[in-house]
Amino acid sequence: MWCSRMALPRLQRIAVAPLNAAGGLTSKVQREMSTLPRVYVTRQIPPEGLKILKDSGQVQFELWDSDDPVPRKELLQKVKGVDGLLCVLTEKIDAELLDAAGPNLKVLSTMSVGFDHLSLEELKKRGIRVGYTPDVLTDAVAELTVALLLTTSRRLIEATHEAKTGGWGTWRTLWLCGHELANSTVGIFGLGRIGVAIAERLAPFKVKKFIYTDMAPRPELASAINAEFVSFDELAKQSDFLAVCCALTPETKEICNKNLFSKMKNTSIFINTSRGGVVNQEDLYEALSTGQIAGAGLDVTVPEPLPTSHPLFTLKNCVILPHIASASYTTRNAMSSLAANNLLLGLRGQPMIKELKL
Ligand SMILES: O=C(O)C(=O)CO
Repeated sequence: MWCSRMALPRLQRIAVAPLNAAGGLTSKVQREMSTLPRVYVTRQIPPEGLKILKDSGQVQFELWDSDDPVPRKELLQKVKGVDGLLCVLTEKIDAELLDAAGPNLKVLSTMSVGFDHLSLEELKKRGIRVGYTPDVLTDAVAELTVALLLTTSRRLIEATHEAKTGGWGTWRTLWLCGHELANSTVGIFGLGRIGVAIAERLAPFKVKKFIYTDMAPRPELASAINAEFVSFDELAKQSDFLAVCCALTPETKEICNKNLFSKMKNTSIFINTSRGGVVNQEDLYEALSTGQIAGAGLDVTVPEPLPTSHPLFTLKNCVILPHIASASYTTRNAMSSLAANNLLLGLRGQPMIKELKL
């Protein structure tokens, strides 16, 4: 599907049904189909989820058949009168969109674990049920977080650049030295499934101690990785590596700011694979450029994409990825399947596999 970005978006209306002799739908089937719930899918989703929707015979759906987001104006038109909506994290689901959709909309299914793009208050007010896709992406996100942490702490991007561009003169005693995980303290900000999965993967690197902070201690999760609950300040002070794994909420917005960075060691590495909005990027730039902290690895930024002219891109000690933490074929297909199943279950009035409590 390499050409999908080039192709003009096509709208698909898909339903599986018997055909008449002329290859068209029989009028009985047409009548039956027109009574099926109407669903709008805001993006090309990976094939496994699409197949579930097609094979269900339970919905008639239109798809924004593109790898790029549906323009807002188009989206506002397309959602009119739908019963269900399957979206991805680039769609802002707010009062304007819900008003445009109207009272038929009963179920929203987002192909994401994060839900900061959804106005939960507006959804709740309208009695719209919401499905999301936790768990299925935990392994992929944890894996990528470890990769980003090592890439940042061992300066791999700088190193390959030097090797390719003639900077590799000879073996030097302190050239391209970084910081190692062995005997380190790893701090996790926001301990959930992903934080635990990251710690499990880091433990074999001989990490000395795991610490975490959250709204409250989470002993069941923490015991799996032998992590100690500490205050936010202690997390900043003690962590050699600090991984942000919290959701973006009004409480966590820009919580990683100069207050945090100023308490961190100047040998510490900051990693964020949650949401860019939890970081004050000006403060992060300041901390990195003045040597307040040693490095940062970011899979998420504000905005996304981060403009190539952004000052953070000028820093050697900042590694920036284009929001790829869950980007494995297996995981994206699992997210797509879960989102499709959540939608269908919700439309049948049954409990979803993963439903947000509003
Ligand atoms: O599912 C999410 O919330 C993501 O950020 C995708 O990686």
